[in-house]
Amino acid sequence: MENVSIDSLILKLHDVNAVKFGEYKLKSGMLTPIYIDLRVLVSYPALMNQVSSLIYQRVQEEGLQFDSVCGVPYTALPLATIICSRHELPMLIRRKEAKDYGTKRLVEGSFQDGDICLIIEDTVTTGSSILETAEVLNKEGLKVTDAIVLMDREQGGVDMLASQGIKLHPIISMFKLLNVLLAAERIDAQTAQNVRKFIQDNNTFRPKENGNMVPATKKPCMEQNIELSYADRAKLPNVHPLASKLLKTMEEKQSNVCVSADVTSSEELLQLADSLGPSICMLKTHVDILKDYTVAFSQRLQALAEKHNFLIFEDRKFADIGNTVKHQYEGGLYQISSWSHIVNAHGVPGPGVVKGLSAVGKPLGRGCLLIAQMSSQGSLATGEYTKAVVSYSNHSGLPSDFVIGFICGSKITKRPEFIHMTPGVQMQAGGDGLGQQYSTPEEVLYNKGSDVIIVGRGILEAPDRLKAVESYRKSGWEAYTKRLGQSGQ
Ligand SMILES: O=c1ccn([C@@H]2O[C@H](COP(=O)(O)O)[C@@H](O)[C@H]2O)c(=O)[nH]1
Repeated sequence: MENVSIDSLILKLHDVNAVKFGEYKLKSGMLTPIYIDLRVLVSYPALMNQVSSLIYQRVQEEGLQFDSVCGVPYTALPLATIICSRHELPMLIRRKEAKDYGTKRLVEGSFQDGDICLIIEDTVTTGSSILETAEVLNKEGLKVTDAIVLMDREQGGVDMLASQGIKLHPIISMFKLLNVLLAAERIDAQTAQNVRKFIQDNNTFRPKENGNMVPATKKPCMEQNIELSYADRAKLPNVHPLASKLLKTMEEKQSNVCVSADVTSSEELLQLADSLGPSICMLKTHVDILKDYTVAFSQRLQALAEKHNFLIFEDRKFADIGNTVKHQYEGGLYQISSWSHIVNAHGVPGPGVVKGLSAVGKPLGRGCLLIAQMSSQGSLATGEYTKAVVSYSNHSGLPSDFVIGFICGSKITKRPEFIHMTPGVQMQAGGDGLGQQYSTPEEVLYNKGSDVIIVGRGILEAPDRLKAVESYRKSGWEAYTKRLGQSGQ
């Protein structure tokens, strides 16, 4: 099987005019500034083979179990055929119309009642074509649990299908495609920005309370979302188990406070963890400012996290190439991956930093927050940079891999599976004279739509730390419930 990189495939797709910029009409009637036309693939056999290889590679990576494969007619049909023929997998063909003679079957091929069928699709916008195919297969007694798509336009298809019990595994996301074309100077920054804005403003899926889907009307992205409670978000099908645990904890403890335990002695940190533990959902460390770190300290901290039900977040801000961050995360003096549930990373090195960390953290069930914005004055993490960092989070197309959310000043993605965490929080807005800028819990959680407030000196420098953490907990919870109330939940 040839080794194909996603970046080179994107450039090849652009070469053969499978990616077009201009004004085009989608199946739904919506006008779009970008059109993905993978029907042309049939004229490029080498490309067909490469796409098929990538799809099969993804099937293997995900360890998908199925009895047969069905390509959504018509563009994905030849792709499914190549994959099934190469790997000797049983294939099914879904007819668009039943014949009016012979067997009149809508699904051709041999199968048993209850067999699992994997769907293959070329491009997804709303997910409706995959759903139609799944419904036909279901009527024939087949089950559909997973679908693989080459190109996800990131307009709600993943969420819509998840709401119907189908996990979609995209290979290329729209934001990834734009980044690659921009980096290769195939498109200019303005075109990329126009398309990003279109995609963000035109999400086609909004979950209803009863789980049915409703088409989203064209509204600014913050307005498009129905606000889900932490508890509801914890139950979403694609949510990372660690994000789910955090959301549940937040709901149970009625706390969206992460205390930033920026102290230099292990004993003081452990004492903080024990006393503030009942009021917080998470405790953030900077392990490298401790003057007396020992393995025993990390074990005692883990025990306190268990006792008081909070997560540990080591604010290490990894920012090197994938191979180096792997070592930094796993080894060295601190062996961070062994005790910290969550770490964070800058996007500066590119998506390799996530890949490197994930190689260590994913098997351990750990999670990562990407630093998309910073609270400090003059931060360069803004605009296009922030968007690029967000796009690293669904590198694999799904939010459930390893990245569980972002360090940011406000809600920067519509996906409710992601957690937005904001540092630079105090009861009074202002600054610290060294560039730190503070916003209030109300501003961050209610106006800016973030999920977790990270509070350091607002608690640590208070005369009574316990009283202070409780007042942050109460005002944070009030701001969150006010936000929920506004959205009609
Ligand atoms: O953008 C960022 C990212 C991280 N931090 C960290 O959060 C705490 C904030 O402490 P305060 O005492 O509440 O200012 C600190 O550990 C920073 O390293 C941040 O402030 N801004």
